[in-house]
Amino acid sequence: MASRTVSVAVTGVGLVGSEFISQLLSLATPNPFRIVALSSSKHTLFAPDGLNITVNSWKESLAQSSAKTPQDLVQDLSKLVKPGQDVVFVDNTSAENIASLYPSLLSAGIHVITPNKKAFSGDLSLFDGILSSSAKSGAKFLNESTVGAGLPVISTLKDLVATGDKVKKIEGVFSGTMSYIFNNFSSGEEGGPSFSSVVAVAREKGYTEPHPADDLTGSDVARKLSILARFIPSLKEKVPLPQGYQSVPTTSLIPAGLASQSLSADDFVTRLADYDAEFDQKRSEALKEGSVLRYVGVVDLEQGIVKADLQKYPKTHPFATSLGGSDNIIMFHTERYSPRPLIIQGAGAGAAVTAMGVMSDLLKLI
Ligand SMILES: NC(=O)C1=CN([C@@H]2O[C@H](COP(=O)(O)OP(=O)(O)OC[C@H]3O[C@@H](n4cnc5c(N)ncnc54)[C@H](OP(=O)(O)O)[C@@H]3O)[C@@H](O)[C@H]2O)C=CC1
Ligand SMILES: N[C@@H](CC=O)C(=O)O
Ligand code: NA
Repeated sequence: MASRTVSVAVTGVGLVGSEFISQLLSLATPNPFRIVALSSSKHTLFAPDGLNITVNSWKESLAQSSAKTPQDLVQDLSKLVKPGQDVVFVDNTSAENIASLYPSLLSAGIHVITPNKKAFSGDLSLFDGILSSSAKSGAKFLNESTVGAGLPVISTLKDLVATGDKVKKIEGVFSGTMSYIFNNFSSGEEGGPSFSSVVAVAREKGYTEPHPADDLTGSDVARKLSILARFIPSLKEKVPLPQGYQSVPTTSLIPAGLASQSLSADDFVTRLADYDAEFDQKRSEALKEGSVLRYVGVVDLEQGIVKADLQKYPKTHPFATSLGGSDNIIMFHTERYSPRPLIIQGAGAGAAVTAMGVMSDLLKLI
């Protein structure tokens, strides 16, 4: 594909989307990509021969543009697919309605790259639709940033499976938000910041989902576990996940008093402060046992278990001693990597590292 034209359409220009556009426009020249479309939920810029934008000008240009439905955009992009001309749709939203377009995009020969977990962790029929339309048209989908942000988690798993290794268990800390929260809230020392204050900082740092409740319910971790599970072919017989993340037993951290309320993200974080004492108590109980709290996930093929849970770990455990910031740690126990697992660790959330994962997927296409 080296001498081909690669047209890129970017949908979703929030934290990750904006950073992705900056990284794309800052590639060394000659830049192999041209951006043909940019869209938010209200505005769309489209130019089949490439948009005339810079890192400093695209926001204003987009704000002045009119709306286009995602379906119309798919039609416009389909017309650009020709021999020697690749088209890539980059979904930087967390929207279900955009995720549901992937089968039509792939059927039209448009590659899909995304950090959006929705299509890969929901109903199995959408995931199967993605696999079959990609197989039929030859268009690729890449979703490295859906697990561990830019960390090479999906690519490592695919390599293990493709080379014939047998995955026995994957376990670790899969949420940058939960990692940040508990690294700071439950550090193993007496006292410490309030739970609601560390949640607020995780949100300010861009680690949370657009609504932080999606992190605190554990759904974000459950989604990542179902994504990993779906890339292990032998798991389907062991642990069927027909509804994806909703089939994963998951411990929610949302206080009972807030669970039934549908609050805006701002109100949710404000109201969380009413429940700080409940979290203080959990922290003290762990500390009395010489432990810290960590939110972990596991896909265990031998035991047939997939679950996301808040657990206590001794202060000497690697989950207590080696994690900082938004670090994820993912341990692959396999036939080859045994008894010591293959371990991947590093920042697992934030715009820069997530956009890097999306960008590296794009570079893999060429
Ligand atoms: N932040 C992180 O650390 C990580 C994020 N991710 C994933 O990356 C994705 C983006 O996250 P993030 O950038 O933090 O979220 P943001 O909320 O900052 O950005 C999402 C953007 O999507 C836009 N959007 C929503 N619905 C639509 C739609 N139907 N059509 C077009 N645009 C739409 C929203 O803008 P508007 O409504 O104004 O149009 C918003 O700007 C999510 O799927 C998230 O799970 C993955 C790994 C790590
Ligand atoms: N909200 C998520 C973002 C990355 O997937 C997290 O905290 O891990
Ligand atoms: Na990743």
